[in-house]
Amino acid sequence: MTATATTRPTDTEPAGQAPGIRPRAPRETYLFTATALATILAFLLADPEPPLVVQTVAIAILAAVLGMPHGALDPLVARRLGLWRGALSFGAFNLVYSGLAVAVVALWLVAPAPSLVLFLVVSAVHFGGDWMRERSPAPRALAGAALLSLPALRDEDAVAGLYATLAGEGARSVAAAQSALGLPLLVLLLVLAVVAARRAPHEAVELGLVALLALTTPPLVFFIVYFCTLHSARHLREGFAEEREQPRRLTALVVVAYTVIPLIAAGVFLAATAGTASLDDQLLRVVFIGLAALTVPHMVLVGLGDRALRGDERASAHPPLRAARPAAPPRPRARR
Ligand SMILES: CC1=C(/C=C/C(C)=C/C=C/C(C)=C/C=C/C=C(C)/C=C/C=C(C)/C=C/C2=C(C)CCCC2(C)C)C(C)(C)CCC1
Ligand SMILES: [Fe+2]
Repeated sequence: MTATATTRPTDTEPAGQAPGIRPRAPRETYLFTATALATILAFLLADPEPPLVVQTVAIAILAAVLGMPHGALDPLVARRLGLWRGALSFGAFNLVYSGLAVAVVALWLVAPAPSLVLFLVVSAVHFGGDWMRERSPAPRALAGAALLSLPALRDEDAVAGLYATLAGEGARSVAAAQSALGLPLLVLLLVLAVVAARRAPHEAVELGLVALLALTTPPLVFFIVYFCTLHSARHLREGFAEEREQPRRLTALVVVAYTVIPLIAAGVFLAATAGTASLDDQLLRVVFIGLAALTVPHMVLVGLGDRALRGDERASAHPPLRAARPAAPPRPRARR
């Protein structure tokens, strides 16, 4: 989990650390800070502005290699949550997960613009969970909404063009709405950064850099840097830490296998639809509609994990009751 100074022991805040002690910055904070600063400087000083096709190919490769693996830990999260125990329930888990993903793609084909809006809302909640995990979901979702709206504040036309490719011309108005909300959301993000600074200074640095990166680099470049070097890196580190009792090679094997399967599906889809649109438009659709499809089951698991964790924390607030019960199974931990 990300470092929190209050309740949850984390990789960066060892169990038993006294509440109130500021957590150390986790490794991905340094990775994100270095990458974000280098990218911001490159755009401020040289403005390389790579062509859209280059950005699209880069996001496809980086999302596949660095983004996908963080969701590929989901079978292990599900096992920790007790969602499967044997071959039969493991099969059922895979079927339900894939079924949900297929349902999202079907919904996108039938109603693209509402699906895009839904994807943005769900993603705001998902990404906001990278910070302030001890707080209620509302401020976190607002941080996520700011993160996803700032690119439209910087370059509404570019975001509108991308949305139109993903969900049709009607989706351009979504970028207009995000651009209009951009300024108040930016102020809110900065307020949240100040609030976070008192407890976890590294979160304030991350939130401030997210804002700066979104306002100085093209939308896809901003998203690649945030998604790969902060969001995915954070959840991979946490996922491996939570599986530390298992052989590392087994965890790595699951991650590789479950990363490769959706990539093969994406490849088959690209081959089957070749020629129906330009390759970069097709690639953009496969990346974002594919991510939207996987986000839904991925988030359901995270939600179940969070609920289990809250229940566990409530239980530990009543030691006598807990002591009277037999030893609890290993504590499930949510990961996004
Ligand atoms: C377990 C399992 C599996 C796997 C899974 C996985 C691998 C997952 C992953 C997951 C993931 C990997 C997730 C992700 C997510 C992501 C997201 C959530 C994103 C979002 C984004 C956005 C929202 C964007 C927006 C935009 C645009 C579009 C343009 C420009 C601007 C902006 C940036 C704003 C399978 C299926 C094989 C089978 C069954 C079971
Ligand atoms: Fe995630």
